[in-house]
Amino acid sequence: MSSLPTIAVLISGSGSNLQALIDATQTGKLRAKIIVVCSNRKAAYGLERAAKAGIPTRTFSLKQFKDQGKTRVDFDVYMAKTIQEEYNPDLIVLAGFMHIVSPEFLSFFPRQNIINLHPALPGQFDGAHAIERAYEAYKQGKIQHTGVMVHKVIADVDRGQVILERPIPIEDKDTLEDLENRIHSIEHEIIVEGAQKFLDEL
Ligand SMILES: Nc1nc2c(c(=O)[nH]1)N[C@@H](CN(C=O)c1ccc(C(=O)N[C@@H](CCC(=O)O)C(=O)O)cc1)CN2
Ligand SMILES: NCC(=O)N[C@@H]1O[C@H](COP(=O)([O-])[O-])[C@@H](O)[C@H]1O
Repeated sequence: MSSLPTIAVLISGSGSNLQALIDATQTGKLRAKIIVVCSNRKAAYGLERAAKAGIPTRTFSLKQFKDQGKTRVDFDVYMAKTIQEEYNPDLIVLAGFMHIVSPEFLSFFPRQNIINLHPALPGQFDGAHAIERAYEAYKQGKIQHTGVMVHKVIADVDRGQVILERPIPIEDKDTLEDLENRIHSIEHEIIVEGAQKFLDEL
């Protein structure tokens, strides 16, 4: 019996997208095994989600590195080296991982097997706070809709090859919370579909 492909998930917060991945591996919708969940925030609730699912967790603190006089690149190299040498996953999924990884981090993964979920369409609102920025742009009449995408991770933030994207409507009566809820529900689908699509194309 062939073993399942392995996934490392990187998080920073609540982990609702991690939970979607966990649930999908349990129902068989995602034919893979999550072998580790890493967070750059020790208080991330997603770590509890992983523990409840029996998945090993690791935390990496940039502040600890800086307190020891080390650099952001030292932190990235340590994190990448740990993931690669201790777990060697077939796929790394950034699921709300709020840290821009350096070229040094990416150099540990020459197969470009890192994907990211981003709550915007390609080239629209790269970086953090994308949902709020899309909402403001809609209110200013600059856009008619927004979307979410799963893309490969390269040094240029949110500019990697798009694996899946999905448009998401915005309505005049929407509050920011309405839009966030609509986006999050689609995120939970597309992160699973995007991970499976990547693995199917390995
Ligand atoms: N080199 C890359 N790193 C990351 C990518 C990427 O495509 N290339 N995707 C991001 C995820 N992301 C948006 O999807 C994103 C996350 C965080 C930030 C950001 O500004 N982070 C700040 C810290 C913010 C905080 O701590 O709250 C930082 O890293 O200094 C921008 C975009 C994941 N990384
Ligand atoms: N630039 C990436 C980014 O902004 N990602 C955002 O972080 C959230 C993580 O939620 P979660 O911790 O509940 O999965 C996601 O909803 C996503 O919109």
